[in-house]
Amino acid sequence: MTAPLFQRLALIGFGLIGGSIARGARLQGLAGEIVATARSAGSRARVAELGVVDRVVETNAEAVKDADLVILCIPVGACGEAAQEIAAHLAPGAIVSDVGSVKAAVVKAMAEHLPPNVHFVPAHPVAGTENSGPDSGFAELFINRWCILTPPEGTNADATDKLGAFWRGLGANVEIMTPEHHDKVLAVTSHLPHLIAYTIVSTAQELEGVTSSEVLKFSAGGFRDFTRIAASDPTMWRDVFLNNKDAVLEMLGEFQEDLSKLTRAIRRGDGEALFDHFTRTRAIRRGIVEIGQDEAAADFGRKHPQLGKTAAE
Ligand SMILES: NC(=O)C1=CN([C@@H]2O[C@H](COP(=O)(O)OP(=O)(O)OC[C@H]3O[C@@H](n4cnc5c(N)ncnc54)[C@H](O)[C@@H]3O)[C@@H](O)[C@H]2O)C=CC1
Ligand SMILES: O=C(O)C(=O)Cc1ccc(O)cc1
Repeated sequence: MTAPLFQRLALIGFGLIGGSIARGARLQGLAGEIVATARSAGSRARVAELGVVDRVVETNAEAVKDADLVILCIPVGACGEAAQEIAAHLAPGAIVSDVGSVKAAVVKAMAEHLPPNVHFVPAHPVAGTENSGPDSGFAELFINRWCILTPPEGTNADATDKLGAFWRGLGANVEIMTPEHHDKVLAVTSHLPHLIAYTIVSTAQELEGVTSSEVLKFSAGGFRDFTRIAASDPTMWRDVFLNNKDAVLEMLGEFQEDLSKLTRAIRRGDGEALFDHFTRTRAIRRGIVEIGQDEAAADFGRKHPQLGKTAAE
């Protein structure tokens, strides 16, 4: 058996992402010991009951003691304060990371508290569901998904490589970019779509003359998908929009312009404009599916049969 990448992994926060990391890391033997903490006594009791970590402790400070990898798995708005809490208790040489959906603001909020003798390598696994809490995680979540690392300038390359190896061990493909670029890309590929889902579901709910039971009863595929996304955790998404304000507002501006063009085409009965637009978007979708991940997922499945199902199935 090969030695685990890390001797002690500390997870601060144990919801969908923390719980999925714990389950995947345990299955793949990526850490000698996994220590977890959660804010409420109820959550900690549940984490202990689940039996997917070695120890559950009460405080963030206790969790990071002697850990060589610390991952904050909490809402982005809470990361600065958590970094402040753990700073004095981190082991020299430890890698400190997070999983936040926004990077620039989180990197800034955490970096100002972390001591110079640790390696700060921020990360964002671009994989998730609308569910949250200790029971929602699963070991296969990251298989064949991207994990974006955004190391600040001057970060130790070995630390970045080692965290990359950890995420690859969980099944992810790893890419490196600046926090600012990350926030721009994710604003259009993830944050804006969530905002649209949150909007359209409440628009449908508040319609006069259409009952909510009719909306549910006649939900065709598109609307059902929106309701899934709009069921995502309110705290998490409040923090995303508060912390990626500029990039989201920029993308929202672009989106509103495009929406105005389609609105005009509908009002004028301009079928050609609508047809052209839909033809272009269909090609984009087909491109995404083609680049798709079936081959890599199958490859991962061959390498890690114990993880069972692959993302492509
Ligand atoms: N849910 C998703 O699909 C994805 C989420 N993320 C990021 O992962 C992070 C965690 O999200 P989830 O695991 O989905 O959330 P979750 O709601 O399932 O779990 C959050 C955990 O953080 C704790 N927590 C909440 N507020 C806190 C605070 N103020 N201080 C300390 N702990 C606090 C909760 O008790 C819980 O243990 C977020 O930063 C989110 O942006 C990243 C990729 C996907
Ligand atoms: O559930 C879905 O479809 C998601 O989009 C999950 C998700 C949410 C937030 C992220 O930062 C990354 C992935």
